[in-house]
Formats: sequence, C-alpha cells, structure tokens
Amino acid sequence: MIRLTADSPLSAALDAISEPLACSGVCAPDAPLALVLADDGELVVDLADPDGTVERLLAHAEPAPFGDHERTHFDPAVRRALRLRDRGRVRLRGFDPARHGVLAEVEALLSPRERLVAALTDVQIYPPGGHFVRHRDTPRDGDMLGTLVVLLPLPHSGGDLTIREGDVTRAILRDSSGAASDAPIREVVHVFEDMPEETAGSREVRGGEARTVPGDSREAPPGALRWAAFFADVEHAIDVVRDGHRVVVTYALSRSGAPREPTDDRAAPFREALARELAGRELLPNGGVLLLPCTRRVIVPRGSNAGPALRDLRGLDRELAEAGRALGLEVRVRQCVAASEADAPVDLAAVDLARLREALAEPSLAGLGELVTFAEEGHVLEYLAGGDAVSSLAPLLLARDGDESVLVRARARATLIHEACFSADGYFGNEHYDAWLHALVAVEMVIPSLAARGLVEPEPARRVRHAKFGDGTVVSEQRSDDNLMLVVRFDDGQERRLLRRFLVDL
Ligand SMILES: O=C(O)CCC(=O)C(=O)O
Ligand SMILES: [Fe+2]
Repeated sequence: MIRLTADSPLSAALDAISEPLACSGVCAPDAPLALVLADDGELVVDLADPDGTVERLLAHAEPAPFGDHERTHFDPAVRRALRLRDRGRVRLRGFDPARHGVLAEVEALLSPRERLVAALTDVQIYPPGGHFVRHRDTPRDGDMLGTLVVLLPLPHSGGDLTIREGDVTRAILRDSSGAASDAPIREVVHVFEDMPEETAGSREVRGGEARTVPGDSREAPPGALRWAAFFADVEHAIDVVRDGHRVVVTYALSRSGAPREPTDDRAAPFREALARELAGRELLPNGGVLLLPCTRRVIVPRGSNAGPALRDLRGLDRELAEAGRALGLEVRVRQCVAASEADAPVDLAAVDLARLREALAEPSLAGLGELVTFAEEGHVLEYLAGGDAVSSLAPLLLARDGDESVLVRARARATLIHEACFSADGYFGNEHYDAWLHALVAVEMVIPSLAARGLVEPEPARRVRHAKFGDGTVVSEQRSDDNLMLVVRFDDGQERRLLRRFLVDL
C-alpha cells in the first residue's frame, strides 16, 4: 500500500479544491407570514406585535428534545428550546424554499447532480437563554442531505447559528439586530471550508467561486427572511439567545431522485491531474486501486447488507467520483472507519469499545470486523491519541497491500463510523436515531496497469535464422523437458516450433 501524500500531484490537486459546506441568504416573503396549523387555524407572524406573536406560538409549543443514541432526552444543558406541537404538519405561508429559489441555490452548492426536496420538519422557539449545543442532525432516512433553517423576522439578540468544520467555527445565521438592514434582498453567501474567517458570515463573497443570485439588490425590508442551509453532517450549534425570542422553521433537505446538471466543474483540477497521472508511468504501474477518503459522510441504514453506491456520495466527493468515471475508470465506494477529528482530542476513558464493537458488527459494515480486534488491542486509541495531522485512519485501515494507493487528503473529515462511541463532548441529533448511521467512505478508482493504459513499449522483434526455413521472428519460447523450443513465424508466413540450438540470432 502506498500513501500519496500532499506533495504528490493528485493529493495537491485535491487539497486545492475548496469544498462548500453551507450557504445563507436573505429573501422577502411573498405574502404576510403565518404558520398554518394542521387543524387549528393559523399563527400570524405580526411584525408590529412580536410579543403577541411569540405568545401565540408558545401556546402551541412543547419542549424540544435531542437524541442520544437510541434515546430521546430533554436536558436544557444540551438543548433549551420549544417546538410547535404540530411541527410536522405545519405550513409556512409567505415562503416556500422552491418558489423563492432557495432550493435551487442550495442544490447548486450542496447537490450538483440531484434535485432536492425540502420538507418542513420543525418550528422552534428559543426563549432568552435558549441554545442547542454542537451536534449533527439525525438523518431521517438515507436520502437526507442537509438542513435548511429559516429565521422568522422577530427581534432577538444572540442565538447565532454556527457551523464547525475542522478547527474553524463560523456564524452562518445571525440575530436580526440590524444585520439585514443593508443586505441586498437576494444575495446569497456561499460558505467554503477554507473561506477566511473575516469574510465568513458577512456578505462578502469569495473571489470567483461564490455566486450571487441575479436579481434586485434592494435594501432588505425589516420583514425579510434570513436562511441558511448546510450539510447534515456538519457540526452546528445555536449560541445562547440573550434577548427576545428566536423563532426558526427548519426543513430537511433530501435527494429527490431527479437528476440535475452541475452548473460548475468543481472537480476539474483533480480530473486534469488524474488524466496526467494516467498518462504517466508512476501511478500504480501494475494496476490497482486508488482510494480517496471522502470528506462527507454518507448515510447507511443500520442492518442493511448493501454498501453505499456512488449516488450516496455527497457534494465534492460525488464530483470527484464522476471525474474518475469521465476518464473511463471503474469507480466504486468502499466503507471504512477512521479516527475522530484531530482537533477534537478524544477522551480515551470515554471510549466505549462495546459500542464500537456493536457498530462494526453491522451487516452494512461487513468486512470491518477485524477492526474490533484492532480497536481492542488499543491501536485505534493510540492512533487517536497521536492526533495525526491527516486526521484519518483511512491510510492505515483501508488499503490492501500491494495493489492499492491511498490518496492522503488533508481535509478528509474522518470520523468514526459510530462517532458516539468516541465523541468526548457528545453527539446529539434532534431525535434519537434507530435506523440510520453516518458512515465514512472512500471512493475507489480502478487504475489499469501500464500495459492496459497503452504505456508499455512492445518488445523489439527478435529475429532468428534457420538453415532450411530461412529468417523469421520469434513468437514465443517454450521449455519441453530439458530443451528450449522457440515458436518462430518465418518470412514465408509459416509458424514452426523448433529446438533453440537449430536457430541462430540475427
Ligand atoms: O435553530 C437552528 O438554527 C437550527 C436548529 C437545529 O440545529 C436543529 O433543529 O437541529
Ligand atoms: Fe441541528
């Protein structure tokens, strides 16, 4: 197994591509805002009477829980918020993610090849002191890709929605205190993983790569809606609300099955580097498999026997897989296990090996069973304690000897399959999960040998002479008992099998 590190052209090309994680924007409602309840009228969002609005909402609310493994808990230290009792059946009048073009924006960034659908899942009210600690959203099913949060225009301060990736935390949805006053009404900010902190969450866009929705750039009126969308596996948190009530409507964003044409060629630098490598002689000369650890997790059903497919890859990972296919390579997905993120030191005492063993025994993770032993022997723990900069066990665990190369990816957001097993500061979904797991995967690209790539020089023809048959070209050599025989195609067109000693080299 070979590790292609950051100084290799492929790894360098990969790491130079920035990965979008989230986007946020502002848009105007197209009707007076109201939450339409399933069978009990509607809750009007009255901008002239925010207190009355909140009071009406609270009358229909219940405490919001969070999920911890197979249990659902209420604990204000983790999540202090209320939610509408009718939440799954509520409709928001005045805004629709598809109608307002928000869905199209999110697709362009987070799901370039597949249309998304947005399902309203929750209406949450954070009172003063309300918050939600760092967590990832519990997948509702294998199609869930991200979360869209729409902030209702009710005055409050604090309660920023922040995302964290690697060691960078940024606000993607801020309180309404004046923030929207000079915002163009339809401008959308794309948040890239390596976007400098000072531009994050502001309206500045990153040179060339972020797009602004065409259209008017009027001042945002006071009733504008601010929204943010992010991958569901991105860690996020709601800071403490200082004053007022923060009210958000959240939508699950799921893959719809309908294809979409990508609007940008994000993977181009990698595809071009790979094309150059395939034309050269260094990469897997005897053929083999190139492994790219993914940055986004995929969602697999617990207990399923089928591993993830290409379609299950998210964001840039999918684009990279398609880049391999565009070059004619066979591309597959391999499940793997990797360490917790390097910047989040693992509390070794908190590691629950029994849980890890249980997770790895999942049929969908078949083949990873030996890792249980690996973990039990303490290797995983040693590795985690080492805080390897690559933050991935992938290079250690994925590859078979000999015919495989692992591309080391600086931003492989490698996390244990069942990160609850290893997370020192907890993993909290919105509800408990009982059927779906986040899993780390790698893209496998089958690299043909140099010969199959047409890069092997044909052996120069070997000419011989026979006293009777004249000159000919050696086709093959055969050993018969102790005699060396040559098969020769003579210039008269006949092939003959003759003892070596009756032939002279020319
Ligand atoms: O309140 C928000 O902005 C997001 C809420 C959230 O993270 C969740 O419901 O999982
Ligand atoms: Fe969340």
